[in-house]
Amino acid sequence: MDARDGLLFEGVPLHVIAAAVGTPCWITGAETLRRRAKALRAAFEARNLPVNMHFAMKSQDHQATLTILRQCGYGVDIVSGGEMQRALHAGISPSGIVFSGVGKSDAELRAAVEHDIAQINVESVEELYRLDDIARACGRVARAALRVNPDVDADTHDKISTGRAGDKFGIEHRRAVALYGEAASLKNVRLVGLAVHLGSQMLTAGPFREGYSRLADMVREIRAAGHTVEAVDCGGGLGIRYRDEIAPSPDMLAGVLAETLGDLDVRLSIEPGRWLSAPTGILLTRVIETKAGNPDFVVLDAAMNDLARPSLYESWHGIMPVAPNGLTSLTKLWDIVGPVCESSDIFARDRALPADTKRGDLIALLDTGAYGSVMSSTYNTRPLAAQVLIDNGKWEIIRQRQSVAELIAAETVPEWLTAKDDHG
Ligand SMILES: Cc1ncc(COP(=O)(O)O)c(C=O)c1O
Ligand SMILES: N[C@@H](CCCC[NH3+])C(=O)O
Repeated sequence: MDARDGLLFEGVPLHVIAAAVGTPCWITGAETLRRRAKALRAAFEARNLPVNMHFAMKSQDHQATLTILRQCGYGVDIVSGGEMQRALHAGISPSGIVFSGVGKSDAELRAAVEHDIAQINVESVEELYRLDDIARACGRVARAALRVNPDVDADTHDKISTGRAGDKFGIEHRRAVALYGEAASLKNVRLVGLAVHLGSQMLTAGPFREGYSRLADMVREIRAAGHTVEAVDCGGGLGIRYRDEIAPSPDMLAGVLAETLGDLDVRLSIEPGRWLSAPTGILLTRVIETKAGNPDFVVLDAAMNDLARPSLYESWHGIMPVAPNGLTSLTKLWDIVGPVCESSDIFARDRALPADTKRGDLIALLDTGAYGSVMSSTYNTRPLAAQVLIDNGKWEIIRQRQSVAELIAAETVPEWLTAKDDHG
């Protein structure tokens, strides 16, 4: 890094982007994404374990992101009809789309059936029969998997655990084996296998091993009852290092899959989101004000409406000064907050930044590529921030900052209400 350039991301000085685009803005690094997509695939190839990759696009759903991953040979895991439209628009083949989600509407199921996507992960008995009805009405046979709730604690934040009994996701594992047999009589659903997703930001092998072993036992039981199981979808969940966590490597995941499901002669797939996308992203923001007191505050122009994770899950993100002279030292503890009118609009407490941090300084919030821009809202009439893609030293705006005029234009006031203006 050249000291005069300050903090670089994929070779581009962040202060250049800030000056041209304004802040706050999201920045995605294309090369980081490609590198991670290749590394994840390589971990399975190294074990001779063929695994289909379906990117959990809820973590980062921009058309550019999907285009890059399509070019890397990835399909997607979707959780809504909207995500299906986005994926198809990005040129992802229906044969690379898997549909998860605990509450798919009739219209969403119909669209999935009509597009003949690879697999619909059914999450309840009721949904299985509804899918059969919908597929019959379409004159199709839908390929589906039963998403199992294995009752495994993913050992992660309570709000991002999905595979414990009592979590809303999936079909109770004891019920799922019998249901698989019942489903054989359905004319318009063909069950191809099982699916599971245990939770997100998982950091150890234990819960993966426990969950996948349970699935392997179920595959054996279902086969022993005379049914065919072709595929097992292992979900996502691989965690990353945000702070000082000892993050698992893709090789750990590949090893656990090989050990638990590798000899079952099933088509394996995974649905990674965060591991691929989190480190590809930065939220670039500027200091609006510093406020002396106890504690001392740094007030940024980004807020919880942009990056919701810290206020929702008390999550930790690296926070780096982008000093154009490159000579900064982190010598003072600050509480780093946004301008939104909520006490929970806090990015970090007691975080070290330079003592001379001042209005106008640029700050980067790191590892915000997953569940960052996609979870933004317009709370406090704060329009959605711009997005920038960096690729091999080039950069371009890939989403313009939304305007307040656009927000207002989407709203209408009933005539019977405006009529009251005339009558006092
Ligand atoms: C069904 C399903 N698949 C995949 C994922 C992706 O998870 P992660 O981003 O932790 O890899 C999620 C999110 O937790 C999910 O609900
Ligand atoms: N939104 C969560 C992850 C949810 C995963 C979806 N099931 C996060 O930011 O960590």
